[in-house]
Amino acid sequence: MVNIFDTTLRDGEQTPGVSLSPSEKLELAIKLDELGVNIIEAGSAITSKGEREAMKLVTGQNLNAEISSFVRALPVDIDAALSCDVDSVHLVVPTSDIHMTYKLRKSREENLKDAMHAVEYAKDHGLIVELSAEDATRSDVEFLKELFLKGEELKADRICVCDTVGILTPLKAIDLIKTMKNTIKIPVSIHCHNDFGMATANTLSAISAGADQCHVTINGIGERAGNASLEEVVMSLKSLYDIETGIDTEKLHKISRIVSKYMKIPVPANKALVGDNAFAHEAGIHVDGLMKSTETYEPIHPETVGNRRKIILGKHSGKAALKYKLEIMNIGLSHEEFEETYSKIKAFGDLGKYISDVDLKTIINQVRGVELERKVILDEITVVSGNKVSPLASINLKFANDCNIKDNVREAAYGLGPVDAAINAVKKALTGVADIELEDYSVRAMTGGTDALIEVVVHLRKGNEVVEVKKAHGDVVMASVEAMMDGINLLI
Ligand SMILES: CC(=O)SCCNC(=O)CCNC(=O)[C@H](O)C(C)(C)COP(=O)(O)OP(=O)(O)OC[C@H]1O[C@@H](n2cnc3c(N)ncnc32)[C@H](O)[C@@H]1OP(=O)(O)O
Ligand SMILES: CC(=O)C(=O)O
Repeated sequence: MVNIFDTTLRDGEQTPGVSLSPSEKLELAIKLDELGVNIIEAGSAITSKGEREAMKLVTGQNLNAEISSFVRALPVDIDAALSCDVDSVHLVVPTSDIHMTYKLRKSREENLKDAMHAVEYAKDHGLIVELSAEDATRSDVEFLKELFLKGEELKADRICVCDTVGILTPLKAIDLIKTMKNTIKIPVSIHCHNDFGMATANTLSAISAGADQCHVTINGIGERAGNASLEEVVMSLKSLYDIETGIDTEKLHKISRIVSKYMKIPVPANKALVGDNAFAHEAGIHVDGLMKSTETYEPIHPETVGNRRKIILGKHSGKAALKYKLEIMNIGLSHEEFEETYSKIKAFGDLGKYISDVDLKTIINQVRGVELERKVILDEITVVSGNKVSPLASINLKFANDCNIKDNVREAAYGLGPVDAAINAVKKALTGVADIELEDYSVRAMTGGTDALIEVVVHLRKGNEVVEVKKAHGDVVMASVEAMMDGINLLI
């Protein structure tokens, strides 16, 4: 068993330009607790009034996880942490000559003395102390040992080796952790940064060498290139090392998206385990293999991390992929229709396009020579936005006669912005008509400039059925509403 020390709310929030409101911090702390992390580093209490307000909200929740504050080796920082009622302090002492000479402007002796004073002060005030060596991986190992041994004598509860600028390698991590494990008896933690893309590998090596705990963040966010990612470390431990962490892995995808939303940091499509492409397949040979057994091209089931498998049609698709798509969309084609649809997919693919579910339906209708049947039609939409009005959208939807629903629905809704208002109006108009949920929404400018072509991609769900639709338009509101309408027409 390895302990998970989550620092999304401290090192993660140190991502340049990121700042959480107290209520956002509280919500994320609750989600991290539900995920099953052992320790939540909720922030650095000394930072600001808002930070202390947020940390007090978190400690007031009586979560299962230990709540910690980052502190420098300074009584004023420890007092700030105490004022937030935290359980523990992550007491950080710079140990490299670079940091001591240039940043602290202290000798080793002075630094050691101040560090021990801080450990004593925190212990005297009833705190759990994790004594951390900042820039440990560029520090003199003998000095590190001296700091940790002295901390252990003063009843520090854990120590942490920080690879502050991410220069560790997996083999060096093993050496360093073994040395620390042979030196001290209290639990050893590892804190890795991703400057060379090795934070996860170094964390795993440290654990294989005996580290009892690791510092991680959701989506690997954090200073500069970030920290070791929680989902990568936890799933590698579970699947590749057979080591448990107590994390409820099925919640990983959801929390990844919540953190991304609150921190305003998009999750790259190719992000391991939780990225949109982590279980997406286009290449024909892969999809054929997957249809025969998912083990062929997936190391784990996507559901294990709350993600889902996606089969994408495009230039690299084979016929097995098309058959699969037709099956789940419940569409039967004659041999000739199938062959023509397949060659059109290849032709679209050669133009650099991927084929969404709506595109596939359009291609099939072309092949069959029929018009796309639309049961719900956007008759009218008006959106108002400005500096003195709350964004408001009014919408009129018309329903086809054979729908057995209504002829016409008129609704209005507010939103955070014009797109949000328009989508809220669509959702409101559909209430009681169809149980369709907007699962995912993303937008990107396809060209530059203020008149850029905007592409919106939505994932809509009705029960177990999920469709993906993309729509390009010069107007972001229209791209969003038309994507919604196309998806609704596929599902209704
Ligand atoms: C590797 C890491 O992630 S370290 C964590 C980084 N986190 C943060 O910086 C949290 C947010 N920080 C802040 O809000 C502010 O920097 C504060 C409130 C902590 C301090 O603000 P200021 O008092 O204005 O100091 P400033 O930020 O300019 O400089 C940092 C000071 O802390 C000292 N310091 C840095 N680390 C430590 C440490 N671990 N122990 C003791 N002192 C330290 C520096 O030497 C410097 O002291 P000096 O002003 O006497 O030269
Ligand atoms: C403590 C910390 O965040 C670091 O050394 O990177």
